[in-house]
Amino acid sequence: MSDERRGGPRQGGEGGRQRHGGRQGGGSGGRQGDRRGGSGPRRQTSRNYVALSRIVALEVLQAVRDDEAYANLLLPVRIERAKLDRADAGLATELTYGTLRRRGTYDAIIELAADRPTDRIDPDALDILRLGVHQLLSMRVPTHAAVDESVGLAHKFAPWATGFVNAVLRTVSRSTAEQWETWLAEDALDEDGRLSVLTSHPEWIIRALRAALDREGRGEEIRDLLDADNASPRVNLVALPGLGLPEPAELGTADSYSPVGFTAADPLDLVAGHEGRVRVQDEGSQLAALALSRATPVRPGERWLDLCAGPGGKAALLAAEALAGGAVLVSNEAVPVRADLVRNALAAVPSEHPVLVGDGRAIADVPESAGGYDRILLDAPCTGLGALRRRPEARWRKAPTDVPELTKLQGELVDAAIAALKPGGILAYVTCSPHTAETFGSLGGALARHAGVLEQLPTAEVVQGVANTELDLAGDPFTVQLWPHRHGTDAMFIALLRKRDVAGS
Ligand SMILES: C[S@@+](CC[C@H](N)C(=O)[O-])C[C@H]1O[C@@H](n2cnc3c(N)ncnc32)[C@H](O)[C@@H]1O
Repeated sequence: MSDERRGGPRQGGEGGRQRHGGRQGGGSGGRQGDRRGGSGPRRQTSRNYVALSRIVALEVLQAVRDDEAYANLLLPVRIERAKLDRADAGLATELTYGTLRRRGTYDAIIELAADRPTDRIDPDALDILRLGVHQLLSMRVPTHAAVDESVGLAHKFAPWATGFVNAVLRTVSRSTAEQWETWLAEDALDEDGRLSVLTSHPEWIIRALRAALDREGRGEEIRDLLDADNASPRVNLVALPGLGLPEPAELGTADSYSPVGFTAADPLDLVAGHEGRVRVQDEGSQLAALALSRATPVRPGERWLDLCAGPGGKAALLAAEALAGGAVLVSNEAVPVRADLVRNALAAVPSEHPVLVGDGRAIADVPESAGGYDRILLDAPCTGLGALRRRPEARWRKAPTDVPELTKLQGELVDAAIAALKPGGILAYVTCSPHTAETFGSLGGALARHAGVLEQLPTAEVVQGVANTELDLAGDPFTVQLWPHRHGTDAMFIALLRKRDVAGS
């Protein structure tokens, strides 16, 4: 860092660095008139009032940090408990998700503005600063509101750091987001470091994602992908087919690709009003389930298995498809509470659909598997690198060392699925990760171990046949890799395989 950029803000609010002092004061220009800075219910602290939405966001950040909480599970509970109205719930969500997603960038900015590494900043003060930087640089919150509310949070949660929080945020506020990004880029050692700090992704994830794009000859799309990971995904819905619902286009705006998917102005009202037949589900997940159910015409009496079914999103769609075609779906899940979620998800489909609780690696041994299955979905446990926009803290929790353990499990689950398939039966191997070790690596391992037994099916043709409009797919014909930046879906990987009939076909 140049001398000009050393020296950090002095306690008392003066930034001290000319280079970071470019933006004068707060609330000027387009920022004036935005009401997000100060609306909503407030709680009095020792010194002032703080909007409850910010308290909720900070408490979720603390739980993510200290208790390994999942923001997408905890935040709705905290919003409910704080009785936030729709607008404040939206603000709390944007604050929480945006701050968690952009943490890498914000930490780098805070390090510059505070002139100290983040591991030398009190964790509560650091979370307050991250929330403040998000408001200053990524939301249209007026400077005075972002700083005052952050100082108010500091009075309540980190009273020893109020002056520090005030000073750092005032320094941040004096320069634009673009100016900070220029400084971050100048400090980066190489291209991956630059992308890492600008798009808030760990470098190992950038390398993994680029490798997956490179396999398609589309490595140049990496920046678009990383940016898409930082955008809030649309709330996408599925209308379970065959259950008497209007067409997706009558319920809302039909998806581009999934024939059973749509978006709507009031998605949660629609979910609440249709007793489980309308569900929140990513469009890519819908295509993955339909790739299996529609790969070939369904023969009445077929037996299907969802091997790793929790929490049951794809199982619900498969159960509806099975009911329509006269097939039976069995679901399996290793974790009992997640098996309960599968039961809930299946409740809307009026048919018998057993839910087993157990390790999928032993599925061939359970009595329900006697006679085998005609179709199996293996939506494998994976790093989830394809759904980073939905799980905002995930990118900071995962590590490259997770990958070998997961690919080993994926291989064992594929082997179990093949053992449980009938000759001629179809396996859909699916991951919500594009990491090539988890996609082509696990798939290639299975093809090698089961040479002569497994046949790859034209997955791309099947998925294109299911889709409303043609997908821009760039891989080989036997696999489909979907992408957030290209398709607006999670980065689902789908490969269809057939177990050869040893008698000859
Ligand atoms: C990617 S998720 C499946 C998502 C699901 N198909 C859906 O659409 O809602 C993988 C699931 O596999 C479960 N799982 C992990 N290890 C397993 C195992 N050995 N046997 C069965 N299920 C397992 C996890 O608990 C998790 O619920």
